[in-house]
Amino acid sequence: MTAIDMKKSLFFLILLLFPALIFAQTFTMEQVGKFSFPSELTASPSGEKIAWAMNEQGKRNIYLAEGPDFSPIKLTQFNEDDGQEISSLKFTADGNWLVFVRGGDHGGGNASSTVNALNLPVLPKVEIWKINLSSRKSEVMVEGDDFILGPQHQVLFLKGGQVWKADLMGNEKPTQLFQIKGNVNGGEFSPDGKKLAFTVNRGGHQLIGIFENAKTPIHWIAPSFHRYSQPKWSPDGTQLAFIKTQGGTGAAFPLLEPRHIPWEIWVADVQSGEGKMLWKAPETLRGSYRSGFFAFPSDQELIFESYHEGWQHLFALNTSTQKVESLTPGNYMVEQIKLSSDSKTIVFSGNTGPEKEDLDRRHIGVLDIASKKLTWKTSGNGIEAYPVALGNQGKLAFFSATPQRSHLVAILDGDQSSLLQENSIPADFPQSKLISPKQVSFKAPDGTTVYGQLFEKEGGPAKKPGVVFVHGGPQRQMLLGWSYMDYYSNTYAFNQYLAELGFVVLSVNYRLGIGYGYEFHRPAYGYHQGAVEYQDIKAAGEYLSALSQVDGNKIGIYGGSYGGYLTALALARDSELFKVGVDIHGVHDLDGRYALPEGYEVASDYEKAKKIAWESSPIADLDTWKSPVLFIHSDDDRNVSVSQTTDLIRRFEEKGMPYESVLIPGDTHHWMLWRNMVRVGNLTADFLKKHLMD
Ligand SMILES: CSCC[C@H](NC=O)C(=O)N[C@@H](C)C(=O)O
Repeated sequence: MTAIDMKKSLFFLILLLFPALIFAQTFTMEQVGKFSFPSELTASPSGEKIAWAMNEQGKRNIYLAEGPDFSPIKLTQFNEDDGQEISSLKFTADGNWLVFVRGGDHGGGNASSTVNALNLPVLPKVEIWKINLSSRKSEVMVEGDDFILGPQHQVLFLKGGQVWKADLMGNEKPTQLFQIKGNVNGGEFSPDGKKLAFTVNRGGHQLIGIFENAKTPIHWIAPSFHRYSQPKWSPDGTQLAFIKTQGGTGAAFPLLEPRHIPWEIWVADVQSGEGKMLWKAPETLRGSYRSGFFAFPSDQELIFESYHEGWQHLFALNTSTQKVESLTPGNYMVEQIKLSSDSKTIVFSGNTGPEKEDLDRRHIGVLDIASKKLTWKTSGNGIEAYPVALGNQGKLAFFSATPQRSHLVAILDGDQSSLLQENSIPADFPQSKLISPKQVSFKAPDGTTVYGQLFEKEGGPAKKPGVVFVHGGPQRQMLLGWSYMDYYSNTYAFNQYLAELGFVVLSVNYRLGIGYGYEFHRPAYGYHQGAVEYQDIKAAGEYLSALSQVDGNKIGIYGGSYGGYLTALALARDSELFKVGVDIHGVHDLDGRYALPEGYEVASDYEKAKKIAWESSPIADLDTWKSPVLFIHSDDDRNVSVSQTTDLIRRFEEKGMPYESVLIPGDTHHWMLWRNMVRVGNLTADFLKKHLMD
């Protein structure tokens, strides 16, 4: 027997004697937290260049890649984990500049408010930056956010609800483009660059105005007592299409009865300002308004997104015949929809494909507008998202991930696909040790099928503790691989780490989530109207505890934001099932969801609705909350106020109820510091281990 054979025999003997060694932890939260996260993928109009932002352990930088080889070039030097987000990355029309915003937190309210997660004595700023792609010099242009790029290197940005103009070349100081009453909240230049269509909110109504120059009065488009949004110019610049929704507040209808929210698609003659309705959404719940993709790719046709067929689909609307044609029929949703720079194709991601698991994935689709031909460009066990068309040669760029590898930029040219930045994956990122979560499903008490992803590392003890993970939103879908959202790439890493520690983790895609059709996404009596979705969480706990490989007496639960709300509800209502929990920036008091009615009119079911809102709140069931809990919240949270946890902790203390808590000063809802994300992952895992394993 050779020395090698002896070593192998000894190795296997040790493994036989000590099976725990097979099951031993092989990576840390910090190592799995080193996943890369790309965002803001954009292409130059010619399609020869792409750019994106890459978050590498909190260091967020911009990369450029130029065809035909698309070798990535790092354009910026932001080399600290400093919590400064990069957003709104765009090429100028000539492709010679990149413009972006650095700072703020664009994942929730008050997006343009500076983030000081490092708790510096001087607040960072939210600024608009530019990069000259010839010199590759990047520099601040102006303090601001919400910009649009205009002709002659104009950069328009919003400040205090007014439109300001900066000059990309820096030849002049920023000036206010025009003055107007109300809050301007969006705009789009005409194809010839000579006019700006903008939306201005004036309280109960929102108008569309056209600005031409400092001497010409604003020209209103079909002014009315309604709300106009998403103005889109026809290619020839003679028409303007827009979405029309109700104005004012209307009668005090019953609060607990789901109602259709009407919306219409209009087109107006720019010269006369006269408009006409082209399409009125079906007056069904599915036909209710929700903001979505809207484009005017040719003078005769609009493309819009609607749920009225029961799934988020695309439709074509002929501006002459007013005929509507379904472009993406089938039981799946489309999202991340983008028009190519030549307005000839539309690219998007969708949860469909040849495998049943594709329902919990995303693959890339391309629609040729002229022929209405839909082609699915990707399939398999990966997750592809946020596609952009590269010029008109049929090339695509998109984010690509697998169950093991987090998102990287991919280029698809014909049937040739190539990944960029694979060499950026840190050597100690445990890609080969990550598991592929399995698609599972179970029935809720009302018969609804609920999907989940089961994370389980092979081997180990016959019975393992289980953990239910509850996503936030709630309009989200967790997938069978790394998420295209940074927040859910964080929790995907948490779930991989928990499985590595020996937990069986069930990530539950409860109703109110997307990806499973209208009625699943928009059920009656959700959240403060009765928490109908909670039955899916309890069902998930029961499903997990019944698995043969799980110890049904050792079930924990954790979740963030809306997931924190449902975690708290589970611990308050079902402590005998959920033995421990970690509630990350959750919502606990829904009593304030109904403002006191103004004036005489009160909804007929106002008192009933208020009562249900209270009963749907975790704070209503504190007397049955017996399980240990860890609360985590940062105090610059713009999505869920830290007061939700501050108040709950005070109620715990008033009742003498035990709890553990960690407040993270300065960070936001989205763990802008990488080190805070890793810390929250470790805090969560350690608390669950303490109560379920040790
Ligand atoms: C209705 S409670 C607010 C929950 C929050 N939604 C938006 O900010 C949330 O869940 N945030 C993250 C986690 C998300 O949007 O998924």
